[in-house]
Amino acid sequence: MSNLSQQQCEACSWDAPHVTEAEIEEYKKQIPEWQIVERDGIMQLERVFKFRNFKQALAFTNDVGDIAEEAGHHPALLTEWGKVTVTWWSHEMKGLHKNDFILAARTDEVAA
Ligand SMILES: C[C@H](O)[C@H](O)[C@H]1CNC2=NC(N)=NC(=O)C2=N1
Repeated sequence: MSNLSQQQCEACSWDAPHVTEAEIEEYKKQIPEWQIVERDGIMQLERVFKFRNFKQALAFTNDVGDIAEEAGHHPALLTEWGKVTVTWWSHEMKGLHKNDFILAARTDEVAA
């Protein structure tokens, strides 16, 4: 499969297809550091990124904000001293869409 981060996000509405178990297994190979979590019945992708201080954590937060704005698809971001928790899911469809895996892969590139 081609590199997730290079793929185009699709417009995802409330009735867009959720990723299947097989797709999750395939996509997860490219973003192994991310965890699948379920909150209030909603599947989400989450990873904690560590930094030396708050300033670096905040800079990373803004970089992730930039890729979100570019894609029109946005994460939850918890910015703390030395770490940022990034959580991706598709709000309108209340679950995981391929877009969330694409943006998780792009998030890893921003952190690199
Ligand atoms: C109107 C606006 O484009 C929509 O609310 C977008 C914004 N960003 C979004 N981000 C995410 N993760 N899920 C959405 O459903 C979503 N919808």
